[in-house]
Amino acid sequence: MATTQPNLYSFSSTDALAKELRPYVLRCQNAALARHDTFRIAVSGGSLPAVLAKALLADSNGSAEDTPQFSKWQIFFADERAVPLDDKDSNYLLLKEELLKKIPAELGEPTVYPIDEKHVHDGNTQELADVYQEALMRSFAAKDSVKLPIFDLILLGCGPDGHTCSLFPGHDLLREKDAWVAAETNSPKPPPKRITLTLPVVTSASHIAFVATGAGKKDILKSIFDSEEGRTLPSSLVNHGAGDKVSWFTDHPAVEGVAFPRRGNL
Ligand SMILES: O=C1O[C@H](COP(=O)(O)O)[C@@H](O)[C@H](O)[C@H]1O
Repeated sequence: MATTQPNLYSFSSTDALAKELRPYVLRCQNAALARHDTFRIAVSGGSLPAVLAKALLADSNGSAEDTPQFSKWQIFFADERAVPLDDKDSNYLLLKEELLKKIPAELGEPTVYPIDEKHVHDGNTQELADVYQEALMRSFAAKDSVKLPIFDLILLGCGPDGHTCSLFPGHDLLREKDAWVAAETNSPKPPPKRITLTLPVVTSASHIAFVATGAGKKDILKSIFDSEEGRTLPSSLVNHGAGDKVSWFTDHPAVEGVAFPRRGNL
């Protein structure tokens, strides 16, 4: 359990949010490149890819610090639906349409780690999760030599029920301590079969950012930040496990009525 608090930022619009998300992500990139010459990031689906694209595809101010070095990015998925990669429900397809295919050639091409479709077709979601975990192990070192992979940055969404990744409220998966990637076969939100990073992997990341916008999120954000009952929600567990490594990028409608103190500056 972390002893520090998450950072809650709120902006007047999605455009204003994206403007601040960009230097945040690029600071994470630059620190990671200085540490190990690669930037390992996990991204979510839902509303996140569009905001991320708005942030990263904006014009650079020309400095090295403000330039995405995509050829050094390794992009994993915080969660993925067990569907083919060209299915409308695929988080990979969403990221591709919103961001990947719009990256100008001069910024380089990231290495992207989609799920192995073979195990979508054979319906074996556990195998799908295991194979994805092996891909993580190849990048971060074998599971028996490091306890947990440490992503440089994990970008998350928060559903109106407080779920994040494909970790849903009250589910046994929230207690997973060992696996890096787990299978969800009965998701309350369609599609039912998914894979997800586990909570220990999420909270071990160097930086974790949630993006949550719109009035549809205000009740759950109030619960997460202001109420005792909200403490067991998956998104709250990330806050409590990772403390000030967590930054929430919200817009004003999403935090209307939330008492938890906002931070003015990043
Ligand atoms: O099903 C999912 O939902 C969450 C939240 O989505 P949002 O549209 O409310 O931002 C998302 O983070 C996750 O990746 C996705 O699979």
